[in-house]
Amino acid sequence: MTRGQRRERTDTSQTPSPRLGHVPLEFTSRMRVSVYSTSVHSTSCLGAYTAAARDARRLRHRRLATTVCRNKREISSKLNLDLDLGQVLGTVKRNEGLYDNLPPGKVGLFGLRETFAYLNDPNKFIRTRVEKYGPVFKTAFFFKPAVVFGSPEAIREFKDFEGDLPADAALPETFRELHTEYGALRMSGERHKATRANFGKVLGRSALTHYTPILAKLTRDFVKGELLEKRTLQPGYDCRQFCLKALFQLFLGTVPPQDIMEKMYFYNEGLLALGKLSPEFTEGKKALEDLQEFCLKHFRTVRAQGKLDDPEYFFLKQYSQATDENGDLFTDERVAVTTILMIWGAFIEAAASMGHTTWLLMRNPDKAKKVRAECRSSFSREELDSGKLTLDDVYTKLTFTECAIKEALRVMPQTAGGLRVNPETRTLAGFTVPSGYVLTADPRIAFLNPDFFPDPEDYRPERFLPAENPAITPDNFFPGGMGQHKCPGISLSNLMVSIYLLYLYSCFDKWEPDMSAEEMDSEDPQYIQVPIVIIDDRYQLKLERNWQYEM
Ligand code: HEM
Repeated sequence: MTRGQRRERTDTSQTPSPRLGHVPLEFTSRMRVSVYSTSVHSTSCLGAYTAAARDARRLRHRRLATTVCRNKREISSKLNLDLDLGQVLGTVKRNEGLYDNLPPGKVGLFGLRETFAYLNDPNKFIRTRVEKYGPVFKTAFFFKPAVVFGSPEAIREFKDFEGDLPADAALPETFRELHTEYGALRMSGERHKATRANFGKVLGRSALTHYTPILAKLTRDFVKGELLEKRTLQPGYDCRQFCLKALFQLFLGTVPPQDIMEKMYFYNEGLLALGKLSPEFTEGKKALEDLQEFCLKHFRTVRAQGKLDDPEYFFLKQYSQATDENGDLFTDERVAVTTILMIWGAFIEAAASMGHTTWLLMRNPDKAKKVRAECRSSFSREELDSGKLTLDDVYTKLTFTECAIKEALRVMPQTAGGLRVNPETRTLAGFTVPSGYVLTADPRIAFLNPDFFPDPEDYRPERFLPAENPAITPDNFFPGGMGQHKCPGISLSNLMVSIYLLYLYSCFDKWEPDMSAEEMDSEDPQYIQVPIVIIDDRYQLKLERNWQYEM
């Protein structure tokens, strides 16, 4: 899976999104029809190869004919020649002449061009290819040939055999090493099953019931303390820092010193470093060792002091009793690493979701009005001040708010789907998928299907009210992936965002881009794109306090 978040990147770019508030509409109705009504492009393999060779010949002629011309257009046709040659050579190298009916799209020779285009702007990458090739296409993810899909037919078929597919080999090398042998994303079979059984104890309903008042107090202090004082919010930076602290508190029972917390950013950066020789990878590895040392020492101290039954150590208590596939207790080292992996898995995802929902509500004032009204009518001032909220109350009272969060996850997808390796040549949605290809059910494709999400580019939380759209199912709305490695933490993330909105609306009426801030040069945010789409740190909102509604 492509997860984590770089600490800082200067090459942020505008995410060309579907219509989000006033951002221009990019999906046309033509595309909606063509993309989802035809799933099989029946080009035979030989035909595909011949067509590629013909294209190359045609381009070579064009190149010869234009050697005297020096304008931009001709230079770009030369670049196209290289691109198509790469595709032809790649087809030969991978022996794809043997296969019939490969999905449309390009892999190239080593997958460089596709990989870098993806890293530059994943959501745009997916949208443009869906528009061009349909909801099943081939490309390269992290230099590996991949088939990416999101049509209902492909999803249905994929679910039948996904359980047998290995995930480990599909992950980038740096990720595999830093995710460690204890990382669930690398596991399969019995070992993975045992690991997931433990997730249920720390991310299931009874765990969320336990976490709710803790989260409420942490969020109250963040909003009523920090945000109320400065009256501004950097949805990227502030939410990320808050989530990091909150998740350390929730899972480790303490917030480490700032320099240890910061290691999480280095670790994160190392996971998706471009190679093991890169400085990011070395730093990431060192950061993991430091984090591990801190968590291990803390866990052993809490246990030695007999405090594991204290409420703040709920997570550690569960893991102190966790067993592996052989029934053996987790080692202390594994408990420490698991804690780090869980905090890492959660904090940027939850922060991205907070930021996107905050921004989308600002851009859609009619939806914001409904969320605000719901938040303000659901809990008394005493309940908010004391932080004594219950999970049941949050679930039953903040239903529209939850829809607003889910719709933000759909309109502004923050992650790709999980990556699996296809071990044998097979057919998927009528296409041939050669062995060795990465297979990925991509939520971003399914989220754009107008059969399930009419006017998919619109931010419309109502569509998640069950009575409004019974057609939404886990087969078309799967922000946390699907199958064996499906995210076990989406409910925790949604809970964190609900509580955050509850407190935000209890203090503030609305917000707007803070154009007085030094680094703001546009009313719209830029985004860090990979591996999780999140609003860039520099973007800042001015919060407008509501004086009538005193919390
Ligand atoms: C909106 C927020 C989140 C999104 C969009 C998200 C997305 C994902 C995705 C796409 C996967 C990979 C699924 C696959 O390989 O098929 C995943 C796995 C995972 N996520 Fe999340 N996630 C979110 C929040 C969280 C939170 C809060 C946690 C809490 C600890 C968490 C923990 C995990 C874990 C442990 C896995 C690995 C599961 C396995 O390998 O069996 N995630 N997530």
